[in-house]
Amino acid sequence: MIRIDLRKSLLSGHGPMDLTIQLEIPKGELLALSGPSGSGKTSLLRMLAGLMQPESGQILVDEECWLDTSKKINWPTQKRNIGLVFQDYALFPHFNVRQNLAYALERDQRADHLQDLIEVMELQHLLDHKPATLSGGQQQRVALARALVRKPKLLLLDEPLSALDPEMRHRLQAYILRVHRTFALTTILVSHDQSEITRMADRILHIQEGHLLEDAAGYYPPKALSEASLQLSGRIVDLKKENTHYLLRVSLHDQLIELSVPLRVGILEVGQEIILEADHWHLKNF
Ligand SMILES: Nc1ncnc2c1ncn2[C@@H]1O[C@H](COP(=O)(O)OP(=O)(O)OP(=O)(O)O)[C@@H](O)[C@H]1O
Repeated sequence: MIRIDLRKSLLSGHGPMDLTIQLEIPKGELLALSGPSGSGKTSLLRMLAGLMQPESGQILVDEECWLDTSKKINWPTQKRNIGLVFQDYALFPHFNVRQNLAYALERDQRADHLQDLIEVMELQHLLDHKPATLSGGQQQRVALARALVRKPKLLLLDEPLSALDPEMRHRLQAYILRVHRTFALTTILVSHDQSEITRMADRILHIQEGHLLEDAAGYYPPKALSEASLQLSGRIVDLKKENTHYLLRVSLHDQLIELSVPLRVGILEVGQEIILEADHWHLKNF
């Protein structure tokens, strides 16, 4: 369990803003944070990473106390054991993929976990490539793998997919879910894409002007959607055809959801059972 209680005065374009966050994250959860630009999402991640100092607060991670301002405890970033991935890939340009990954190994760390990561992230054929020769999605896969080399207690993802086109985004979502589950990570994902976070997150929290909107419990997306993260199957109960896409109402397990699906998936009819891949549907009205 991760327990967070942080206060920080920020300076926004509209004047001072107090960031006040109290939050508990169970081990193994994928928590998504959403909220308008400037609401404090990145600042929260930076404080968790030890890259920004709060005025007061506590960060407890299992039995470890990373921060307690009342006791003057403040672990430096290197000691906190976090994995960080931002929008820009931040790989070393002169190192190839293998060297970028190996650089993250701790001095006495065995390389077998690295090998597992290479397999799970399907990087075998890219190991000798330099970052400049890789696509954005491939670079971000390497950045994600590198963030996981030291088996982090907390994986922080700050809009990691926002520079990628929709198809690459969907593929990377699948990789993130795969490593999150395979390595039983505790992950915080900041994203502006509502269908992305609904599809990926176990729990969603909204931040506005430095505060969590809900009491720290948050919102749990329909379980069926998280499980259907890569493939969705259900029965069409209502259908409207627009210029470029269908608006569908689909019964999925025991819930009704609304989706937008491009016309290119083929002819759809009410009553039909459908199976859709992740890059063929978007949630509506969320
Ligand atoms: N070190 C700092 N000291 C004071 N204020 C800061 C500091 N860093 C950022 N801020 C301000 O805090 C506010 C919140 O910024 P933050 O980057 O956390 O928002 P965000 O929700 O991540 O936004 P976005 O979605 O655009 O990335 C902004 O108005 C920013 O100018």
